[in-house]
Amino acid sequence: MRFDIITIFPEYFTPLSASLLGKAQDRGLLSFGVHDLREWAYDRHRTVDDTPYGGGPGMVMKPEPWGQALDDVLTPGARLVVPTPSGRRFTQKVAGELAASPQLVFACGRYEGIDSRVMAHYSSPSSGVEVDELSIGDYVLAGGEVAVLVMIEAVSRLVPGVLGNAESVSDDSFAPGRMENLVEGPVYTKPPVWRGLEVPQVLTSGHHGRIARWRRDEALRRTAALRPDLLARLGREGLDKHDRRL
Ligand SMILES: COc1cccc(Cn2ccc3ccc(-c4cc(N)[nH]n4)cc32)c1
Repeated sequence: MRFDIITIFPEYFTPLSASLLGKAQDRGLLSFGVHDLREWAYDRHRTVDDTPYGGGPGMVMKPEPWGQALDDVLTPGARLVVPTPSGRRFTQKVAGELAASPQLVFACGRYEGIDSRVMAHYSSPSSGVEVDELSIGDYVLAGGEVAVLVMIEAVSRLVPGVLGNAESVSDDSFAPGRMENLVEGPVYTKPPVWRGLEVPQVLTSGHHGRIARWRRDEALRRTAALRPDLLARLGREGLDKHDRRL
């Protein structure tokens, strides 16, 4: 899977060569291209912003550099992802959708955003590109770079082979299946007693059925306490007879 990022702060993406993303690159599972938008700003000062039509505070990113850059970077069938506070919510489901794309191109805006004609141009059916304006949460960042790092990490781990055998997306919170829409339950490792605190005995019983039941109970309890909105989404059909006893 190919990720291309266009930004005026390419240094934000140095972390992509670290950890699991770096290893996945070495194994040819992922490839990244980080591009400085100013390479496509041809005036002497490499200008990428200007004052907003209609007045108002701040600056808006000019369409010309974006058009030149995206024309060079986008390939047929790519998805253009534009982080914005007002976008569709980025969720695990959306991450799964994006993971199916051969190329994701991320447009990192700054200032008050990118001239809206850029998204309109590439949204037209003749562009051959799908445009997603996405928000990672109801708070306002200073630009798209941090949101892109979040999305790249969430999408990359869904690409087959990126996670080692020791990790699995199937047990994720929000992963499709029985634990979908439940938050993670508690996790434990050695030592068996730490500062007087013991590991729940069921986890060392070797009884896999009881362990699975205990884990679901704990996930349900934590979801009810921390994310009751998710429990409502689960609905009665998502709860079995035992669950309703809780
Ligand atoms: C566009 O409207 C804006 C209004 C006020 C400030 C800004 C700042 N800004 C610029 C580019 C940009 C890209 C993404 C985000 C963003 C995404 C999420 N989830 N929060 N914030 C914020 C961005 C933009």
